Amino acid sequence: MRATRIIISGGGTGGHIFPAIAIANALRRAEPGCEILFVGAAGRMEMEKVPAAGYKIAGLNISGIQRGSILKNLALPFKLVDSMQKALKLITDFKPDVVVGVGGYASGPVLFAASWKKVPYLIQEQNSYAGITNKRLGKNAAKICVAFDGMDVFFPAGKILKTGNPVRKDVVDILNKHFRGSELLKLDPLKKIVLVTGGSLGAGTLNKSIEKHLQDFIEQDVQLIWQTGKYYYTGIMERIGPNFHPNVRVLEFLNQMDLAYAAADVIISRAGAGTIAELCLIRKPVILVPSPNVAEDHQTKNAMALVKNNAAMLINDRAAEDTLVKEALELLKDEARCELLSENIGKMALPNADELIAAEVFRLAGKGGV
Ligand SMILES: CC(=O)N[C@H]1[C@@H](OP(=O)(O)OP(=O)(O)OC[C@H]2O[C@@H](n3ccc(=O)[nH]c3=O)[C@H](O)[C@@H]2O)O[C@H](CO)[C@@H](O)[C@@H]1O
Repeated sequence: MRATRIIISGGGTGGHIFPAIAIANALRRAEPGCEILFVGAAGRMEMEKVPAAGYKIAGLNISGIQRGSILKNLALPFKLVDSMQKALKLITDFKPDVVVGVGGYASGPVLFAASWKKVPYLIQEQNSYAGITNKRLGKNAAKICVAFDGMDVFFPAGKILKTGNPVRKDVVDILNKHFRGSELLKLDPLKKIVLVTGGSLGAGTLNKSIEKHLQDFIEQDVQLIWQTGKYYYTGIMERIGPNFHPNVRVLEFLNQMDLAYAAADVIISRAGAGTIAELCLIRKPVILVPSPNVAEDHQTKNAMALVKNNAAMLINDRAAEDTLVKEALELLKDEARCELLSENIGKMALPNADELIAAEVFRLAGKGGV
């Protein structure tokens, strides 16, 4: 039988890239010989992360609207035409049975091209809010896999399938990794550890809040894994110095998120949809600080889904600088609360989203039995 051929398009941030990799991994597990091609935006994070995960990727010359730079935006229509042409050519040459779109710049032209060429396509929407491109593309999609209820306000109800957000299996496999994680990060496994993660790009508010109260961690002899994000790392290191204190480990990006999750006793995080899906599966006490700078305030909605089930704490972005570290250190001492939060967040997990989506892809390819 001919191997199934699938194009997966999208990227820009980890929130789009890692679900795409999780879907690809599930497709490979189900049909090891299937042919997968990623399509991303040249120069963006996917061009590095996708090959590192073992997949081929083609890049489109596409970007979003850039604030404060009229000159750069003048090129946008040309980039769009160029990307559409390249997307059409990729589909003609690769001959996919199905195209999957995970959102981000490259997703639009590729799904439009699939629609044009009458190739069935599936949209994976991570958030509780759908952007304008996905809404438009939803009309002709064969299936739309979502993680939240109530998505029929954006998409045709009959096409929606609630699968949850796909996560990479290795990232949430934290069993028996506490010691390995602590040691790899050069921390003492017997002392308390707080992990701070600002999502794939880092978060300015979290960084400011932590930097301002670093001394509190030292005074209480609590250790810190601090993921700053690429853009903030150099500035922070210049200010605090390279050997600030043995309790504090500063990293721009964590390539082995499982080990950081496993090492942590309490986690402080932005409320990106992918991170939330992972946090539900790893069952640790979490404080969420939703980003106020995202469309329709969707991170607050993501966070509230947990908070209203007493499955996570929430601190407002504006309050974080004053209260975040204090709350985290208090939570660390409150074992009963930590246990309750861990138990409740675990109940919100939607495991196997990757497998459900992969099964849907094969069904669309006419291979329902795989
Ligand atoms: C600012 C912004 O636009 N954020 C959006 C972006 O978030 P963002 O790109 O931060 O994505 P998520 O929070 O959904 O996921 C982050 C992913 O990166 C991984 N990771 C993170 C840090 C690290 O050091 N190492 C690492 O591997 C996490 O394990 C996770 O798999 O996409 C999400 C999903 O569409 C949205 O909900 C967010 O609102």
